[in-house]
Amino acid sequence: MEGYKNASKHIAVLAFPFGTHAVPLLNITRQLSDACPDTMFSFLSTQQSNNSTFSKNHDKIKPFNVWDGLPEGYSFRGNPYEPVDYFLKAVPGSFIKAIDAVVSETGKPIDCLITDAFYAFGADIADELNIPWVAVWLSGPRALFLHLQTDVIRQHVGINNPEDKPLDFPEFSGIRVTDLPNGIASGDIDAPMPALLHKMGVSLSRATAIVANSYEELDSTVVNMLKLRFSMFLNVGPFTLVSISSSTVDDSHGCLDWVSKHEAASVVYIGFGSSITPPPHELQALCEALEECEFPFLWSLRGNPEKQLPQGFLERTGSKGKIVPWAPQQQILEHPSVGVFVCHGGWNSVLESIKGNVPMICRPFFGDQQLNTRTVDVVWGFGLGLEGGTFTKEGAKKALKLILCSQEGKKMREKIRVQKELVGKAVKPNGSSTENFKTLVKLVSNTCHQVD
Ligand SMILES: O=c1ccn([C@@H]2O[C@H](COP(=O)(O)OP(=O)(O)O[C@H]3O[C@H](CO)[C@@H](O)[C@H](O)[C@H]3O)[C@@H](O)[C@H]2O)c(=O)[nH]1
Repeated sequence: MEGYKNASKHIAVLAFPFGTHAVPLLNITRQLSDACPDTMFSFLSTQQSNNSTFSKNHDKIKPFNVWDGLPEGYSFRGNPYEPVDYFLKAVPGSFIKAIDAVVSETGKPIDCLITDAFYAFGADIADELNIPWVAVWLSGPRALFLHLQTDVIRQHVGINNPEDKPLDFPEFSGIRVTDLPNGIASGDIDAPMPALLHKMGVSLSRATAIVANSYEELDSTVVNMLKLRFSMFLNVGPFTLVSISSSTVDDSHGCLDWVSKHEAASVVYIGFGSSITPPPHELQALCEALEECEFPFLWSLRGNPEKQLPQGFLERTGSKGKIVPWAPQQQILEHPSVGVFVCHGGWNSVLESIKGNVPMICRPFFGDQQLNTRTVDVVWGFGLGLEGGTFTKEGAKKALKLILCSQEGKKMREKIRVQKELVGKAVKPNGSSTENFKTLVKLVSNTCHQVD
């Protein structure tokens, strides 16, 4: 790590260690590291997150572990929110302590703070250190805008109001109150995660810059509204597009070979992100739909498929389907044989679908997923939500056939192809994401004071 030790500027990056947050944040950090000579990056996340995120060493980026907040002897009891709540109880103290440790180990003060945008406390830490704060938003611009409007929305629609209606923002035509990310106007708004997001909405205007994992052309009206609210709002994404090279693809289960054996736009790819498995009755419904439709399918499914899927399903569909615990999703979606992506509407999945030119069927679970699903369906028109919002055999069959076999499906493919071209342009030299990235590099380079 000679590059790390010898650099004169020092940037601390604070990651949110759950869901798919640390990976794209590390991707943008790598890009910055490549573009900023003489700068070292200390990447702070939990040990578990760092272990899974840092697959290879980077000369100028060093991982540091921050306390996960778990009580001694804690064992996971099946509630996925529990570790998040413990972690959030420990911040910002855990991060402040870790930053102090990094500074004393390296002997170099921090020149600039980059954090997941979730961390409103980044503003206070940066003020205290008298350095700039760059907040990185890892979902779509719409979700960010709505979090900024939380208080206004609560005043207009109340909290946990059972009446559903269209949102009161003209730019959000087609989006209903029920599509709002959880915690804005529904659920336990005082729970740690909604409270964190509320604080974020209030504090983000203190950031020197907001950096987003999207591209300007995808949702330009909303992007323009965000530009008016912040002194610097930079779409520099998709982060994953720019930094993953084919040499880093892990295809130990032979997914790409398998996909290659099928006709163009014929394969159903199924994957629900980094942490979700649909409930058993929905898995059953999806399996029945796959069996009856007989489309070839590739499924990234965590856990033991024998235990989770209906009896005999694996044997009966062995010639048609392949089930793996992890798949190189980005590369699969870019394969011409893939015709539809059955997913949960996670933001990275939306971006990867666009890049791959593959229409989506979304079954959202939490956070921004319902908003993304509705936007993909009724605003952008290159995917579908399910009838009733969950998997039923008939609903899944209808959606699969519509996308793979109908004119309407062809139109969706055409709409997503337009976006694929736009995102391709955005990351080319002189493209919007590239130009915004240059602005970010300038900001980071100029604001870091030289340490002799
Ligand atoms: O077998 C697999 C499964 C997943 N992935 C990757 O994992 C990521 C999944 O990301 P995303 O689609 O965003 O889903 P989550 O992991 O669920 O992401 C969390 O973080 C996102 C960004 O804030 C939010 O949009 C989601 O709602 C939230 O659940 C993608 O890059 C996939 O390519 C693989 O490569 N192989």
